[in-house]
Order: sequence, then C-alpha cells, then structure tokens
Amino acid sequence: MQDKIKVAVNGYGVIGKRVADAVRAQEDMALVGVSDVIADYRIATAAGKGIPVYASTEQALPVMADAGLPVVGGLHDLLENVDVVVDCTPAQVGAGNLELYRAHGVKSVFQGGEKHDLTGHSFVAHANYANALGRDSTRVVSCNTTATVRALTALKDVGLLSKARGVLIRRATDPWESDHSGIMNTIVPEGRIPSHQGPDAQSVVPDLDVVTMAAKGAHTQNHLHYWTIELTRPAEKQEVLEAFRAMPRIAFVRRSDGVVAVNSTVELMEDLGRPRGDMYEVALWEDILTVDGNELYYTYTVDNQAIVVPENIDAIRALTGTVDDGGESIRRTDRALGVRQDFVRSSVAAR
Ligand SMILES: NC(=O)c1ccc[n+]([C@@H]2O[C@H](COP(=O)([O-])OP(=O)(O)OC[C@H]3O[C@@H](n4cnc5c(N)ncnc54)[C@H](O)[C@@H]3O)[C@@H](O)[C@H]2O)c1
Repeated sequence: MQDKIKVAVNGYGVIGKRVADAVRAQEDMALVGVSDVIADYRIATAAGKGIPVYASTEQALPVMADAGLPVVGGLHDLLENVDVVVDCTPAQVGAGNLELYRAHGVKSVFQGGEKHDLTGHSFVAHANYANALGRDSTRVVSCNTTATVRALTALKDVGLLSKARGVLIRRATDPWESDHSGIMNTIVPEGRIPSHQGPDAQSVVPDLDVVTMAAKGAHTQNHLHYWTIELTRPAEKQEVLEAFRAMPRIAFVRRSDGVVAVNSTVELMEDLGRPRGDMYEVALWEDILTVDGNELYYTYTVDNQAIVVPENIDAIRALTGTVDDGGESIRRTDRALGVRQDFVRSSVAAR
C-alpha cells in the first residue's frame, strides 16, 4: 500500500461505486475509503465488501451510525489519508468541495456535471492526458462528451477530420432511478442547438469543428449517437475503420453478429460477465458505417454509467504524475478492467 496511489471516492452513486471498484482493480492504486451521506443499501454494500465507509457531512454521520453502518469517520478524516479524491457527488455539489480538498492538500477529479471553469481543465485520456500531468484537479467530461471526443480524435489523429455534426439520443434516466424520474413514451428535443456536448468536447480539444443536437428518449439504458463527418479528403471505408481500430476504448459491433440495437449490447455485456454489465468502450457499428467520397456516417452506443470509469482512473495517474505517458496509463487501466477492441470476434482483452 505504501507505494500505491491512495484514493478516496466521495459520492458512492452510479459513477462513484464503479470508480471505487475500478480503483480496487488497479495494481498501483489503493482505495482508502468511500464517503457519502446516505445510510441505506447503497452504501451498506460498500461496507459489505470491506470498503471503509466515511460520512461526508456532520449530519450524515450519526444517521449512518444509527443505521448500523461501520462508519470510520468524517470526510475530513478520509482526506487526511489520501493523495487523490474522486468526487462523484451529484452535479454541482462537487463544486462546493474543491476548496476542502485543496485545504487538505489532496488532488481532485470531478465529473461531467461540474462546469469546466471549476478546475479549468476537462479530461479525456487519449486526447489530453499530457496536459493534466501534475495538475491539482481536473474534470472528467460527461458520458456523451467522452464518447464524442474518443471517436472524433480517432479521425483527427490520422488527419481525416474536417467537420463533425452529431445527433445524440440520450437515455431518460439511470435504470435504478426509473421508479421516480425520467420520461415515458415520448422523445424530447433539447431546447437549443448546439446542445452542450459539442462545446464541451471543445473544452477538451479546442480546435474541433463540432456541432451536436440532442434529444432525450424514453429508455433508461445507453445513449445512441449518429454522426455526419466531413473528411479532409475522400477516403475508403477500410481506412476509416483502421483509424477507429487504432483508438483505445472503441470496440466494433455488427448487426451480422446479432448486435442490432442498444439493448443487444446491454445483454452482451452481461454475457461477457462484465461487472454490473458495464461497457467501458464506445460500441461502434462496423457494418453500418458508411463512407461516400469525403463524407462519413456512423453510429454507436454509449453505456452512460460506465464509459467515464476508465477515464477517471487515468485522471488519477495524470494528476499524481506517477505515469508520464498517457498511452501507458490507458493500457494499464484497460488491462485491469478487461477493455476490449471487439466484443464478439476476439476473446482476448484488447491492446
Ligand atoms: N449517471 C451517469 O450516467 C453519469 C455519467 C457520466 C457522468 N455523470 C456525472 O457523475 C456525477 C455523479 O452522478 P451519478 O449519476 O453518479 O449521481 P448519483 O446520484 O447516482 O450519485 C451521487 C452520490 O453522491 C451522494 N451525495 C449526495 N450529496 C452528497 C454530499 N454532499 N457529499 C457526498 N456525497 C453526496 C449521493 O447520496 C449519491 O450516492 C455527476 O456530475 C454526473 O453528472 C453521471
């Protein structure tokens, strides 16, 4: 434990519990504890796994203790013993924690619900690991923005990307909250164009020419994106596929393999034995992708609950500066999580 990066997770919800497990899967990291304000099954499962549990507020501590949780202490105590905290509290709550983390001399990773200005740095590992090195804090961008940046930088890396225009069909709510939030039996267009994901992608890669439009669907699992791309020159489909294949965390799926809809990938992840059925990769339909001269069209699906998890792990290494090379950090993270390049046709972990 001495040489490992000591990590805390504040906010043990959809993202926090996944990041906590991913930290535990890394050879160079130790999860010192998780902190929250809840006292029910959600945090009890952390205690059940032997993860030390802390209370994030003074009011929460007695409530958690009364519920029989083995609360080790308050968030202040946890922060005394870690190098990095990953803040996975609800959107905008995290912003109120930055000064606390700084006061404890702890580096901090925030999530996409916070504004770029909070940390002045927005993170997607492949795109800008290098300029996060040694920083005090960063923000891992949202699930939609992470997928957008991964796919567009794959094209940018090989000099093919001129302009990108995307339509994002978002899930209504996380599945476990569908008893009390989310829409039903409709599609709701977002009130403005561009939707926020395009400008957010530019907070990671400023020179991207990208416009996004979004709508909220009535389903609860996964987003679906459609992209129309103007390439810098006419290209062959094979060349475009190679560009995506070279990008970590993009995996091909095919209708011909029976992956015909968003729910197919959900079932596939379960069948692959993924924890919680999580899909860390962008699942891009190889046999739908079409190139026509200098125009490219493609679609993929994104597991909103999981895609940012490997990015959080890389952000921890970048801030602490323990691994200088982003490619090396990505390889380590992906090996530990079993990230793949192809779900059906390759039985081995990718790259
Ligand atoms: N759910 C997604 O699909 C998704 C995807 C990408 C990014 N994000 C971002 O991740 C962040 C967390 O979202 P989530 O979906 O995990 O939320 P969530 O509601 O599932 O989890 C948040 C957790 O924080 C806890 N919490 C509330 N107030 C707290 C406080 N003051 N101190 C400590 N803990 C507190 C809650 O009890 C809950 O367990 C947000 O910024 C969100 O925008 C969410």
